[in-house]
Amino acid sequence: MRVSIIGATGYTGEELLRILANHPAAEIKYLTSESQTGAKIDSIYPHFNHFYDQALVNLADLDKIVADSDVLFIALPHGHAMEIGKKVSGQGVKVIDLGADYRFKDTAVYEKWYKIPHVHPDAKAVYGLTELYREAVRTADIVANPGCYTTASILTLAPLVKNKLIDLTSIVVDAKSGISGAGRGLNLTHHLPEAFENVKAYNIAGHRHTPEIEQALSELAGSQVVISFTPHLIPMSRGILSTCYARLLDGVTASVVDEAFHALYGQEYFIRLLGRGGYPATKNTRGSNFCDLGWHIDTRTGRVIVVAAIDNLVKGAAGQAVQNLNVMFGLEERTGLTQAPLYP
Ligand SMILES: NC(=O)C1=CN([C@@H]2O[C@H](COP(=O)(O)OP(=O)(O)OC[C@H]3O[C@@H](n4cnc5c(N)ncnc54)[C@H](OP(=O)(O)O)[C@@H]3O)[C@@H](O)[C@H]2O)C=CC1
Ligand SMILES: CC(=O)N[C@@H](CCC(=O)OP(=O)(O)O)C(=O)O
Repeated sequence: MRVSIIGATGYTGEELLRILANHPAAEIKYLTSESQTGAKIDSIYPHFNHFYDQALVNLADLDKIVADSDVLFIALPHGHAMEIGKKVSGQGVKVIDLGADYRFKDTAVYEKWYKIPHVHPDAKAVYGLTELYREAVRTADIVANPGCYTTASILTLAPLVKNKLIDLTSIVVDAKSGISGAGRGLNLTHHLPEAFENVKAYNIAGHRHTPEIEQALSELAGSQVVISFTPHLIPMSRGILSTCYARLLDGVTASVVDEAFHALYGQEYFIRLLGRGGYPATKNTRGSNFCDLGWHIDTRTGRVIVVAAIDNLVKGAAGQAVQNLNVMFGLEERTGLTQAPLYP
């Protein structure tokens, strides 16, 4: 399977390369960069010495890239993938976009939250949260890989929403992300003296992942779900911990909650159920495609509290993208994704 990565110099592009180095069916054809065209990838990322030494091409070569690839991963800031997706549409190449351009069924929602016009509104993209949309991913030409906060938060709440166990107006998502979640570009917020020994909430009541989480939960619930979502930046390079709160409906017992998690995820390799009372930790998922889930019932307040841990660059981005690649090409879903987490 001939694979090209558009935007190979960013953190998710790099992470795709790291994972695909252990993928027996993937042949890397082209890697792109607009700012470092011509440089070799192992000069930008020396940890790839002995693994990759391709020179980077750029988007001026798109026709050649498409002709020589079976699948394009697009790992660019939002706004660019839809231009590329539109250009390559109908040319027989599959697209897996790691950004936000194809994530919304209603492009008006995208335009409202991302504040740019959508140029490919008629695309038939499938939302690639693999465990929930696997059957649609199988035959998709364009997969919209979910965001990192959204992957952790939707997986956390899906069993409760799907089985109508919680008050849909009571959902609160409190999530923390390592700094690689913001990409490799430099800015003051992510500068070491600003971020180190600091924890900070941001974009309260306005983060662009809010409508993405609401879209998936509303589909599962069969009615409109509105959530409160607060993201935080914490001083580590990788990892997301998402802690989700909701009021249990009257009569819902702890064992009904347990059953909902086991029924939805009991057979899912990449979802590790730590059970009722479990405490997921980012370090246990670091470098892996696992999502660890633990849930707690607070009988005093009537709330259920569910915690998820993922690696934002793996299950939150490149790992899930490779999981989707495997599903789209009929490969065993774990191919290339079986490395144990990196610890400590
Ligand atoms: N980081 C994360 O944890 C996650 C990120 N995502 C999403 O994945 C996508 C990539 O993120 P990430 O890898 O972190 O980002 P980075 O900022 O690390 O990398 C961005 C990439 O895009 C390229 N690029 C930047 N500006 C342009 C432009 N104007 N035109 C063409 N190429 C450009 C850069 O290449 P160059 O400058 O060399 O041309 C680089 O390869 C984003 O949409 C992001 O939101 C999704 C889930 C998690
Ligand atoms: C720490 C940090 O800055 N995180 C990013 C989310 C990363 C991500 O998942 O972005 P996409 O939706 O584009 O895929 C943010 O808050 O915007």
